[in-house]
Amino acid sequence: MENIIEVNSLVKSFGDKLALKDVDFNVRKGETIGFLGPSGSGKTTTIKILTAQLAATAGDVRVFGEPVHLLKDPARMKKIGILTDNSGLYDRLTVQDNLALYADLYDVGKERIRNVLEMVSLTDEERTPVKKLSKGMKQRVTLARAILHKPALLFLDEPTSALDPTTTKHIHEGLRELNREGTTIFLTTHDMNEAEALCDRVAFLHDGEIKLLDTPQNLRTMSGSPSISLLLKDKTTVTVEPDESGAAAISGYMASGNLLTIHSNEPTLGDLFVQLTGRNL
Ligand SMILES: Nc1ncnc2c1ncn2[C@@H]1O[C@H](COP(=O)(O)OP(=O)(O)OP(=O)(O)O)[C@@H](O)[C@H]1O
Repeated sequence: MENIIEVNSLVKSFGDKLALKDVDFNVRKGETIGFLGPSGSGKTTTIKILTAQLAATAGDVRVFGEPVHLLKDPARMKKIGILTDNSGLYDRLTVQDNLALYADLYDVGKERIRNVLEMVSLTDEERTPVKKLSKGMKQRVTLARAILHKPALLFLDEPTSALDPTTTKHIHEGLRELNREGTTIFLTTHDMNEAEALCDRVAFLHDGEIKLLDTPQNLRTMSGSPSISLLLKDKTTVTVEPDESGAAAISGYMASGNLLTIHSNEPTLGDLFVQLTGRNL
């Protein structure tokens, strides 16, 4: 399958600080890939290099099959969308006018503005100046701007970090839809639930290195079989292993009418991250 992003032996240093150490990965067309890592692991640095906002210290980075620095060309820039913290919104203009400017720039019909505002749940704020919006609302305007032109490739740096769970869920649905329509998505997050909800593959980034890169399902099974918790009628909890001894215990509690609930303790991506790196997300 065609690779949209190809990264080989990528190194980035800031003075004597090594932010990325020999990073390799590819992103296939149509994929949603997530970089999951704690603060300082190198997520933003990766996105900035992939979008030609920062130059690599060493290594080969290709986007759409071409060296990444060519993305500075406006015609190529139109194929990508970027959400990072440096929003570049016009504070005194309304939400609608901010997006109208970009619609002109990208040759997009104004009717699309309504669609993206619905996706980010901001239709009520259409006529509000950006300076009157909360941090989370501004983040959503920036997201709306990034997807206005249905880019072939979308970069999202912590897209829902300032948002409440309901808005986050709604935005996740919108991003999945955009992906179904053909947009390849590269996102960073420190939220394992977000990585699971959106990503076909997830990279664990720690101290500037990719520790693992696989599907969320494969990653979860790497941390071993889930144990099983039984809640008994006397409100005590018993944990058993998913093997013959566990089956015998469960059957015993059931036969005696003592069992209230059975709960499988699936390992989370966060558990595996801690196992691998000794650090919480
Ligand atoms: N302009 C810079 N100058 C010096 N060091 C930098 C610069 N930008 C990033 N770093 C360092 O590089 C490392 C990776 O930073 P980066 O911002 O990529 O991490 P991150 O995973 O995005 O963190 P966060 O989740 O807090 O945004 C950190 O140690 C950071 O201090």
